[in-house]
Amino acid sequence: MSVQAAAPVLETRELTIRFGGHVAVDSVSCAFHAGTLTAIVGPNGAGKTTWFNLISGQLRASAGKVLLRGEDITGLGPAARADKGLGRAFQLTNLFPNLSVQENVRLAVASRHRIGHVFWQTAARRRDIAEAATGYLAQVNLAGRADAAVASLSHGDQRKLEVALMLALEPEVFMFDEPTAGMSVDEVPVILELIAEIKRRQDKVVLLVEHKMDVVRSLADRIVVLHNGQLVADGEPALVIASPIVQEAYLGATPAAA
Ligand SMILES: Nc1ncnc2c1ncn2[C@@H]1O[C@H](COP(=O)(O)OP(=O)(O)OP(=O)(O)O)[C@@H](O)[C@H]1O
Repeated sequence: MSVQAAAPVLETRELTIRFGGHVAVDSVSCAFHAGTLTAIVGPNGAGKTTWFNLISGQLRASAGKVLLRGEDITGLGPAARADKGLGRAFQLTNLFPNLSVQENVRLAVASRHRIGHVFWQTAARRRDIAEAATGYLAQVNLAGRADAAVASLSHGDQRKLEVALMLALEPEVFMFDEPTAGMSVDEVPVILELIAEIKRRQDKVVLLVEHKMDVVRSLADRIVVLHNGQLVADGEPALVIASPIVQEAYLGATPAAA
């Protein structure tokens, strides 16, 4: 493998954020390569979501760096980072609640391809965008709700829409923060299969914050453990799960095979 092929897609270097006196993410250095799915685990309050927010630009670091394909993106805001290929699940606040599900996905498709208002007007373009949006909705099993207003969706359907929007942006890095939280049992496999499919394509970085250890075991190539804001374990899943630090951190907090 050439040096270039082995270069990480995404890297955090001594990434740190302090809230007052509290160090929520404490000098975390970690590199991620294309074709890998890394699960990020740790007890409540360990700093997982905060680390995600530092990577996606929702929060600004107190110290340290975020690099995407070697470029220092630490100074960029979330929209500029998304343009460069960082895919963070949209939160509802990023959506247009009065537009339909399908319209929101069409906007994401258009923004990905930088298609402005004028080009939207041509019928062929509109049809292409609509077809792409329908495809993304089908992938998350949400085609049946295409015409519903976003505001009327159930919590589980909102989560599926967030994933569809991330797919529509075709990012290099997929960041899933507890993607199945709040979903009903029958909805969960659709999303997990989708994440497995993205992993199988072998050309993306997938980061997954997940509490359910059975999900972690089935999907992850690698597990990174955060504890009190620090990276305390990193490696092959079986070894990390067996490590004393994980056994201790999860003891009583997460069932062994939830
Ligand atoms: N905006 C903020 N202001 C102050 N403290 C914050 C802020 N955001 C996060 N924290 C604190 O940072 C720590 C890490 O929180 P974070 O949500 O990242 O943990 P987590 O590992 O994602 O936890 P969970 O698994 O419960 O989601 C917590 O102590 C939290 O209270």
